[in-house]
Amino acid sequence: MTRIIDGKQLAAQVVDDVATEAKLFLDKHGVKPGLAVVLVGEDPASQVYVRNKIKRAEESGLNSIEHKLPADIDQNTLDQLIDQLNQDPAVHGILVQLPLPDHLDENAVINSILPAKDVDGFHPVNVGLLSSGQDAMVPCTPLGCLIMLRQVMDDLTGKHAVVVGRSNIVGKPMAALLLRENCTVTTVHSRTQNIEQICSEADILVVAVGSPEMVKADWVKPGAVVIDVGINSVEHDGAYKLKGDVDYQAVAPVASAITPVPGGVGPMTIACLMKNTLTAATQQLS
Ligand SMILES: Nc1nc(=O)c2c([nH]1)NC[C@@H]1CN(c3ccc(C(=O)N[C@@H](CCC(=O)O)C(=O)O)cc3)C=[N+]21
Repeated sequence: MTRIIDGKQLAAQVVDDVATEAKLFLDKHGVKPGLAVVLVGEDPASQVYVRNKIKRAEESGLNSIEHKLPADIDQNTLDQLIDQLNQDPAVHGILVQLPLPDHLDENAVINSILPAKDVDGFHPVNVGLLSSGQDAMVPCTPLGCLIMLRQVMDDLTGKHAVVVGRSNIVGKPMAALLLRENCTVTTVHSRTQNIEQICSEADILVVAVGSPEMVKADWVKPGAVVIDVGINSVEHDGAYKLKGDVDYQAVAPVASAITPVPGGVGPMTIACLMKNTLTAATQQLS
């Protein structure tokens, strides 16, 4: 029987654990771990995500501080806000919701966040620490994927992990994290030749490309563990449904374990943001 890895339930457990720790943190330091969420513009999807993050932060016993900025804000003003958050002792984690409007320099913003407060794990210092196998702030989505893998696998050592996608926010850090777990890691992407064949050799298949139902049953080795990072809104008969990057119906019977969409990686991403904020706060006050 295929195991369905329930991201919603697992995320609730992570949030619960964070809440317990956050309570201890509050007793010890007299402040809650603080998360600043910066949202530029009014993209409806981003607004939904940010609302969910704020809600989850409250459940986690964190203090969340939302900063909503108009879409036409200039780089200087945004830089000044980041500076102010960097210096604010009540703020332990800073998340700038991406993507930013085109006129803003995303890399400049990421680079200006103090690495210690970079709960997304996107700052080059954290990227470098993770790549060199050191303690780092690990990006929320890959961290969530790893926790899900650990639910169904005792030891990842020596497993062949294939990561589909090479984005800076998922594919690359996922590969670095799996390498740190002693997997044999292959990254494939849109220019890869024989992508299906390489995927079909994976013990662990992590897919993060943003292409609805791209991975079919014959891409998957029987018994593989499949983690679907894709969240694609697809229209069907006038209604929108969320679809992953994996053809779930076809692939699930082949896999030994699989994550659903929705209710898989998404909720874990948010839960890991809470976990990273607690970690950041603990490291800053010890
Ligand atoms: N700096 C930054 N960090 C991020 O982590 C970040 C970001 N920017 N920009 C946008 C993406 C997207 N993202 C999601 C998180 C959770 C769900 C999630 O929980 N989805 C639900 C479904 C929600 C629905 O119904 O739409 C699920 O998969 O079950 C989705 C998407 C984080 N992102």
